[in-house]
Amino acid sequence: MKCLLALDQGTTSSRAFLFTLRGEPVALAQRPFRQLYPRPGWVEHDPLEIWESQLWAAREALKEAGVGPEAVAAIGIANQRETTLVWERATGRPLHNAIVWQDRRTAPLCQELKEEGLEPLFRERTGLLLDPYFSGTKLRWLLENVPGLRERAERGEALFGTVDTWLLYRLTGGRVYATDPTNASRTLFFNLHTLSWDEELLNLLRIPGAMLPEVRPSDGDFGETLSELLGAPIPIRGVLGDQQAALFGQGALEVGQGKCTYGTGAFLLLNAGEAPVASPGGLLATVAWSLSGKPTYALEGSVFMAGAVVGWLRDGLGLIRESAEVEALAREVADSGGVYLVPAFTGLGAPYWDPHARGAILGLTRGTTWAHLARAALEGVAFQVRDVAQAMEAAGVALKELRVDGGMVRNDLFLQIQADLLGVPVLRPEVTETTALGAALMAGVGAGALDLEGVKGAWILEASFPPRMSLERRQALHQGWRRAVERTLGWAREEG
Ligand SMILES: Nc1ncnc2c1ncn2[C@@H]1O[C@H](COP(=O)(O)OP(=O)(O)O)[C@@H](O)[C@H]1O
Ligand SMILES: O=P(O)(O)OC[C@H](O)CO
Repeated sequence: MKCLLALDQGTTSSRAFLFTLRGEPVALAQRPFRQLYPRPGWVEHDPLEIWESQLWAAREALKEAGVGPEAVAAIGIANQRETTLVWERATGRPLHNAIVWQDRRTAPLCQELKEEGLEPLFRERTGLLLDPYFSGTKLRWLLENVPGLRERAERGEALFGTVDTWLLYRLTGGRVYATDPTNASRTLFFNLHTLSWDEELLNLLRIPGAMLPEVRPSDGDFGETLSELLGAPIPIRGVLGDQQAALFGQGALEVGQGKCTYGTGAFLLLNAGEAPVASPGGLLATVAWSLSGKPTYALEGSVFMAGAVVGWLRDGLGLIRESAEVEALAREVADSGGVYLVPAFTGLGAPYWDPHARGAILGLTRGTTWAHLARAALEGVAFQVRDVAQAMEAAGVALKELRVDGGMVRNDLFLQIQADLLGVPVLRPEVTETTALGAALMAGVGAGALDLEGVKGAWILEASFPPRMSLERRQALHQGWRRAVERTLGWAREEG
C-alpha cells in the first residue's frame, strides 16, 4: 500500500500523519514542545525542539503503521506560519530562538512604520497590515538584536526561514533552502502580485536579500529526505502554511468556499480565485496555494486566541485538567449569564488589529460560577469568528455555511454555540485534522498520485450543526460582545 506522509508542525505540537492516496487516515503521532514566554507579550520556541519533535513524530507514525519509507509516495509539510527563525548556513545551527507568530515585541516598530505613513504601501503589495504578527518586523528585530547577525546575513552566512524552510533545510541536510508562496505571503516582504520578494519592502525593513530562500510552487519539488533520517530517501512534494493546507484539505477549491480552523488560534479563509485580491477592512489577502506555479488567492480573518483560551483555563487557572473537560463544565449552564471573556491575551487580530489590546472578563455578578466563565470562554472564540464573518460580509462575501476543523471542533457544544452566533450551519468533516490532510493531498498532487477531483473526494461530512438561536438574541449578545471588546482596546499602551 502506498501512503502520503503529512508533517503538521503546529504552534503547540509537532504531528505526523499517514494517509492513503484517497485521504483516509492510517496512523498518527504527536509530540508537544515547550512554549517559552521570556517576557510579557513575548513568545518563543526552541528551533531544535521543533525539529526533533517533528522528526520523532514522523518516525513514530511510520512505526505505528508498521510500514517502511518505501511505502511513502511523498511527504507534505504544513506549518505554523509567520514564526521567524535564523540559522547558520554551514551548520544549520540556530542563531536565536524562533520568534512565534503570537509574539508582540515589535509593536513599537510597527507603530513607527505606521507613523511614517507606510501601511498603505505594505497593504497594497503584501495584502497584510503592519502588525507584529507577521515575520518582517520579527526578522528586523533579530537583525538588530543578535550580535553579528546582520553582517553574517549580508555575507550569506546566516539564513532566514519560516518553519517550513527550517524543516526542509534539516530534512535535506541543507540541500534545499526553499519556501512556498503561502508561507512567503506571510512575511510582509513578499509581493502578492509578482509572487517574488519585494526589493522596496526589503529596503524599508532593512532586510538583506541574501538571507532569503528560493520560492517554489506549493506542489513543487522540494528534494528528498536524507536517507539516515527515515530509513531511505523520501521525496518532499508539498509545502504550505497550515491554514492554507486546511483550506485545501477541506476541498475548498471553488471561489467563495471557505473554512475555519480552530487550533491555538482560529483562522477563517475563503477561496478568492485566481486574481490577487485587495485586502478589505480588517481582513488579509494571502496566497491560498500555487499549483504548478499558478496561484489561487484567499481572504483571511486571523483570530489569535481560540483553543489557547481553553488551554489557559486548563494551565493558567487550573479550572480543568484536560481541554475536553471544558465542554461538560460549560454545559452546566444554559448561557454565560451576561459574562463576556475577551481573549485579547496577545492583542487582537482581525478585524481589530490592536497589538495593545489585553484580555478582560466583564459582566461578573454574585451569581457567576466557573461554568459561566467556561461558557464565556467558548463564546469569546465564537464571537471573534463572527466578527470576521461580518467583515467578510461587508467585503461582499456572505457565508452560507462554515466547514470547520482543528483541535477545538471535537467540542459539540462549541460548534453549536458557533452556529448560533454565526447564524449559518457549521459542518464538521470526518477528518478534523484537515491541516494534515491538506498537506498530504498537496504532496499527492505534487507527486502525480492524485488530481484535484481526488482532493475534493476526500471531504466527507460527519456532523452538521444548524443555528438554533433567534436573530434578536444573536444580535443582542453580539452587541454586548462589541461593548466588551471596546473596553480592551489600547489597554497595554495606556499601561506605558
Ligand atoms: N474538546 C475541546 N474543547 C475545546 N478546546 C479543545 C478541545 N480539545 C482541544 N482543544 C484545544 O485545541 C487546541 C489544540 O488544537 P490543535 O489543532 O492541536 O492546535 P495547534 O495546531 O495550534 O497546535 C488546544 O489549544 C486545546 O486547548
Ligand atoms: O498552530 P495553529 O494551527 O494555531 O496555526 C497557527 C497559524 O498558522 C498562525 O498564523
